[in-house]
Amino acid sequence: MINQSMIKISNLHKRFGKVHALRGVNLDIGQGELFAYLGPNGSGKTTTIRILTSLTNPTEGEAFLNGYSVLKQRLDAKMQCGVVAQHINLDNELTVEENLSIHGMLFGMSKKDRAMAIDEFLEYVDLADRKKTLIKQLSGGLKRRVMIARALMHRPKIVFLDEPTVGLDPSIRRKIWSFIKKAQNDGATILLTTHYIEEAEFLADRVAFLDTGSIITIDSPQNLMDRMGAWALDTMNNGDISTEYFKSREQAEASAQGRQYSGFTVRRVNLEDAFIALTGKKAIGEAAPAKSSHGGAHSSGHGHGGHGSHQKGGR
Ligand SMILES: Nc1ncnc2c1ncn2[C@@H]1O[C@H](COP(=O)(O)OP(=O)(O)OP(=O)(O)O)[C@@H](O)[C@H]1O
Repeated sequence: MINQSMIKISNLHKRFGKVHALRGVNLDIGQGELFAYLGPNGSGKTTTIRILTSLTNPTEGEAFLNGYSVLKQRLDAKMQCGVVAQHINLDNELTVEENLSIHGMLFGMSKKDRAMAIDEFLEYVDLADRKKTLIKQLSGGLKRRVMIARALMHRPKIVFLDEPTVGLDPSIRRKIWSFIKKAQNDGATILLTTHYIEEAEFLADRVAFLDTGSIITIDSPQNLMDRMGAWALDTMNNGDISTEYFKSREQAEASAQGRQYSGFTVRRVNLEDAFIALTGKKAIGEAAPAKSSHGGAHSSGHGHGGHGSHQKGGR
């Protein structure tokens, strides 16, 4: 049951010539939710965000932000949100403070409010000491943190994060996850697109799996993983990895016995397993069809570093 609807999308279609990028997307995201929009390259994640932030029009359908139509009440809709775009879009020749100040002006903040918000949000992203630094002197990870401060400083009700950690190393990525969680705890409704599936598993209350412009399923990460079974057995043979799913670790280990393979891993099921089972593709990188393997509850051919308890063996 959704509480107050903050992002509502009805029957959204987008065509770019012959490319039907969005094929009737419907979504309803409630106040305070952290919602992850997952899909392989080209599945339509950025196009959805661009429509929601009035950067492009849908071919068909409607969307509302906190009740404001993104087509008919553009300015009101825009004022509800903060956006961290996929590509770094700061002004390189200006300082951190100047970039944030211009943004505050666009959102009608007074000089005093801007100054206070800049200090508060630079503190928030651990960049208080970089206020006077030129953007061009910052690393990619620090630029992302400036973009997060900028997206939040006018205290938007809705925050769009389009692959906010793309290309960042794992320790910086985790830091950004903590900023995202904090924004949610402070009351924001967040739509996050990512193809780092563990990011969605860690952060999201609910996720939508998107494939070639259509939503395949929407559920909590835990429910999606529970559909698979609790444990996975990856077996390796001639460089191919096949995965089977089981209710218990004992069942997975028993299945590994007495079979021919070059190695195996027993691990906890993760969200990527559910994604691959539903789409036949990996969420990151090139879309690849699933391979079948023998036995087990479900199976698909893929390899990834799962998490949880691992047991390796071989013969
Ligand atoms: N301006 C455009 N002109 C033509 N085709 C476009 C345009 N923008 C997006 N597309 C196409 O629409 C489809 C969806 O693209 P989109 O960028 O929304 O996917 P995505 O899920 O965000 O991908 P990625 O994970 O690679 O960022 C793709 O086939 C893409 O090539």
